[in-house]
Amino acid sequence: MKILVLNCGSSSIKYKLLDMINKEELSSGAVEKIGMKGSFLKHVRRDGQKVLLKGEILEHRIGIEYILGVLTSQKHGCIESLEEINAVGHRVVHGGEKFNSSVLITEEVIQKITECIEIAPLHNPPNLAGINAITELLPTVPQVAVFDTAFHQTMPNYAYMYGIPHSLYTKYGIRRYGFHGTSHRYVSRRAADFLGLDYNNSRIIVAHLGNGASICAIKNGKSVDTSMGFTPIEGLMMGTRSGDVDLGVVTFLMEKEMIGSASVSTLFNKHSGVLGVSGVSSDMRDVDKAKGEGNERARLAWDMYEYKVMKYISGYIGVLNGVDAIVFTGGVGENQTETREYVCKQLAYLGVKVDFDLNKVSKGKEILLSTPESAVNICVIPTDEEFMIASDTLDIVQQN
Ligand SMILES: Nc1ncnc2c1ncn2[C@@H]1O[C@H](COP(=O)(O)OP(=O)(O)O)[C@@H](O)[C@H]1O
Ligand SMILES: CC(=O)OP(=O)(O)O
Ligand SMILES: [Mg+2]
Repeated sequence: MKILVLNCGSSSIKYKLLDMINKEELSSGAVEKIGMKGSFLKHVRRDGQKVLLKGEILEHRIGIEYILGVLTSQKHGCIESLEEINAVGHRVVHGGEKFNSSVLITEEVIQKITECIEIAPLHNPPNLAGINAITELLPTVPQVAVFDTAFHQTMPNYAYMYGIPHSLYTKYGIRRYGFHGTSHRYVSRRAADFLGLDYNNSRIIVAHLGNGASICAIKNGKSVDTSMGFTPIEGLMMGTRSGDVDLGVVTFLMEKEMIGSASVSTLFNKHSGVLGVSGVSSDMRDVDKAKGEGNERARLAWDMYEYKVMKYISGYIGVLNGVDAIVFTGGVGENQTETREYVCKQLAYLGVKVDFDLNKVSKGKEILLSTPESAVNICVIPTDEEFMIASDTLDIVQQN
């Protein structure tokens, strides 16, 4: 059973082809700069060799044609024909209140995802473009949608509602939805297995710290709160997103700078966060280097970043009435050892005890960092959203 996983963003398509019988990744890659100058496909072959193919990739359908082409190419491919692809799983960012689990894609599902465009204008259109392209190019292959929001549909209303007139919820669906659900679900379940906890009777906090970042409180296997909200801007400070900001700042800026909603959205989504504060980069590795060279704004961005992570984790310990495990994941969570050290030191009052020497050398792999005396398990579980999407796709295709 070979499953192609697609994650279509506004100007990129990430893909992975997985053999779900042998649980093997056959190849992966990404099309980048779709519709821009200098678009290309970066492909990782089954033998690990990387290939770069330049081309004029004007839209998602052409990007997907490139992907299907390279997967079946004699030189770089890993399958002989497209008939070997048994199903396609798509990451769909926003399912609103319409979806609380992954689903087989039908006309009705496409219609509902289309209706969610109103609340996710940046994310759902490229996701739909991917679905439509596969419908055209592989018309007989079943497709499954896996939503970022679905896992968080178990949040109680007092956690997901905003303190604004209730009519705005009924009229427009304005509420907190949360994102990265596929990652939070995968990582929390994996952590429970890894630590020998009963998932259905556990309190787990997952810190998904990547380019986008969010924290999730999971009680008995269900998300009860998460830091992202109506859109993926709320919560932590991220690579280029601001995270929580006083709304007064937005209205002040709109007046002072005479800017409209599109500019505000770009400002807070693309020019803020670690990039905006440091003026160096959105990538923590660059910020780390600049901080080491004495760059004060890089230092500030770093301090703000980890302070906010600690604040959310601390809040969620209250939400869960205690915590059995705190799990770090995502590019930063898996590799940035200083942030983990800072958070754990701040939580020492709870009885958190960590092997800091082990923490310093642990990067990108599953590991228990807390010592046996620790009151809370602290661990790193690398996320694998693509595997989770493929696994849901397999389950759903086998049921139908
Ligand atoms: N060795 C490292 N040390 C610190 N940060 C790292 C390291 N490796 C990756 N990162 C951070 O991880 C971020 C990307 O995380 P990732 O989870 O891959 O992002 P995405 O949300 O795009 O999937 C980078 O921007 C970088 O800041
Ligand atoms: C929804 C979201 O924030 O996704 P990403 O982390 O991929 O930007
Ligand atoms: Mg990632």
